[in-house]
Amino acid sequence: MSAVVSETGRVGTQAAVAASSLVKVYGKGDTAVRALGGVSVAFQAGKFTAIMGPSGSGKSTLMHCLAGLDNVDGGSVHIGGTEITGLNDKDLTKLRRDRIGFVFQAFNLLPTLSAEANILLGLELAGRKPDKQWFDTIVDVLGLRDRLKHKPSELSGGQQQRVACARALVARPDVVFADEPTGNLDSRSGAEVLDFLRMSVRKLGQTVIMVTHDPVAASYADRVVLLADGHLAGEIQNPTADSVLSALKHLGA
Ligand SMILES: Nc1ncnc2c1ncn2[C@@H]1O[C@H](COP(=O)(O)OP(=O)(O)OP(=O)(O)O)[C@@H](O)[C@H]1O
Repeated sequence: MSAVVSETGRVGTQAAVAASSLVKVYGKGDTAVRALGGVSVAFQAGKFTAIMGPSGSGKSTLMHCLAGLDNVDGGSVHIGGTEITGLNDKDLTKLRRDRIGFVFQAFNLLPTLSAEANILLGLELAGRKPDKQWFDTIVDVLGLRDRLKHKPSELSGGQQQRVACARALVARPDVVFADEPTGNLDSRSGAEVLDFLRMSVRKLGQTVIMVTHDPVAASYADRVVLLADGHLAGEIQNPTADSVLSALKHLGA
């Protein structure tokens, strides 16, 4: 694999995350649901990819399997060159902590901690020291400098999600998984978060994979991967809200 060097000099193999023939089945016997029916897909380092598809098409399942949050029933997942399928719980927890950032729809911040403590908690639990310059970069880019001492309840939804973005990026993960990151935000706050995710890719060399229902949110990505019925159903490079909408209509979403 050839190396990709970002503007910040971050070097990675081309596929930050790759799934091969991924199968996930929920339940057993007559009630079994084949949520992923053999999905092979690679996510290039230094790119922003959106996963889209009709309700029930397997988006969340794919993200959970890619991030090692759920076991798979067949196939494999590699993150940054490490096969995560087959790792024991301890190694998987460590890999998630060290190499993956998460942004969830519901922010998931600890209410008793300040914004700064929330951002740094993961590193602290891992016994790692923050890189001060990197911390300052993301705090300033996210416009959180004057909010660092505030508790989540003292922040707007958009500010809370920006704290969650900073928390996801502070350890410079191999990949950030964002699950409907704008689902609880008004359109202006959502646009700010999406702008930041895109900027973290373009300027800071990060890799972001986002599940979304929203064609406008998907249009911030470099590429959209489409799922239908647990299978890959196509992809769109340099998507626009219109091209995504028409692809989804084609899939019957
Ligand atoms: N824990 C579970 N137990 C049983 N079936 C499940 C479970 N989680 C998901 N499924 C089923 O697997 C299929 C894929 O679900 P998944 O949540 O991945 O789809 P999705 O594309 O993310 O849907 P949505 O857009 O509605 O969030 C669906 O048929 C769903 O009902």
